[in-house]
Amino acid sequence: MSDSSVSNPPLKIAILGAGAWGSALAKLANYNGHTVYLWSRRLGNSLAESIHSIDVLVSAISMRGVTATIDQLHSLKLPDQIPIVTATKGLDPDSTCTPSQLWGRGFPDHPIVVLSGPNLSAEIQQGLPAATVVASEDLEAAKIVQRVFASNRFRVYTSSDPMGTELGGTLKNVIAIAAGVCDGLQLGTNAKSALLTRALTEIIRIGTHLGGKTETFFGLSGLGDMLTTCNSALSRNYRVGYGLAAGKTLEQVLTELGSTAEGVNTTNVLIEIAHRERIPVPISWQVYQLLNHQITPQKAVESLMERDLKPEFYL
Ligand SMILES: NC(=O)C1=CN([C@@H]2O[C@H](COP(=O)(O)OP(=O)(O)OC[C@H]3O[C@@H](n4cnc5c(N)ncnc54)[C@H](O)[C@@H]3O)[C@@H](O)[C@H]2O)C=CC1
Ligand SMILES: O=C(CO)COP(=O)(O)O
Repeated sequence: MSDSSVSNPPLKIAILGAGAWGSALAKLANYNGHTVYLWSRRLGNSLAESIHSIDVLVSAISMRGVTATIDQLHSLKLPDQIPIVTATKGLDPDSTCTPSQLWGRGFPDHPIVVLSGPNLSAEIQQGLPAATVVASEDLEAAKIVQRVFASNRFRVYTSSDPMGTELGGTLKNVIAIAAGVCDGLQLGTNAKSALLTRALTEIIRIGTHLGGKTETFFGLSGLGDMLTTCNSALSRNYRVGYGLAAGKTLEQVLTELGSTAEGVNTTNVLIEIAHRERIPVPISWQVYQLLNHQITPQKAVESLMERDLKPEFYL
């Protein structure tokens, strides 16, 4: 049996961002026999050369670098109509847009594909089995990206709901911080299940308001990614919450982490959106206050437990 279970003509893929996720995605594409050009500011290689005559562009840049990278690409010649894949899980603080919205505005003639799922990069680097979702309004583009990454170690599903797929992966980072607090305070399994179940309701409330489909949030990129990120010490966002519960300051935790924890910025942008759109997000609100030094972890738990009583579901 060949290394890869999927045989496809080799393509030229540029992956922007050589951090934890970009490097893992490069390994998956290499495994399938594609030629990968990994570009990063830190590597100092040429962006123009990296995108020359490529078939697919993948962005695995952290949120704070997305706009600058789009601007930089504008001055270069991207091959016509190739799919642009965004794997970033964040929200832009200036516009409150998702990365796929920024890429769509920047490159309106290219199909935009969101790649998101329960994908801790350290496990993928080890070759452990995992699954993900590639979502686009352009199904043919999603299928091209599916074939780029799918193998006997990485199962890739297509979806026609890019917004729901992207928001599931983005909003669960806020909840992963809360989950880290829950475990750090040793609140028990009942509390953790209650937190994650109510958090899913919260994600669906805001996610559907912003255009995602309800069923997507029950899938791999929603519930699936929430379960992974909220239950693993490999998750940087989980570790932020865990560190705060141990009495560390946010600054201390982020310094120790030395890597991207998108949930911190996402919480601030999410609360801005929730206030603007008048959408209740009680768990994310406690995370916001905690990150902004307005509340202790213990007080955040008390506030959630003492909220007004209500039915679980509104019919
Ligand atoms: N690590 C993981 O397990 C996964 C990460 N992600 C998402 O992928 C994105 C990247 O995460 P990681 O690779 O883990 O982070 P990382 O911190 O390891 O790497 C970040 C990358 O972004 C680049 N970057 C940062 N600012 C930039 C700027 N101003 N201009 C150009 N490039 C810039 C860095 O050079 C680096 O290549 C995040 O949005 C994260 O949520 C998604 C799935 C899994
Ligand atoms: O998105 C991820 C797993 O799917 C990675 O989570 P962290 O960014 O919290 O490490």
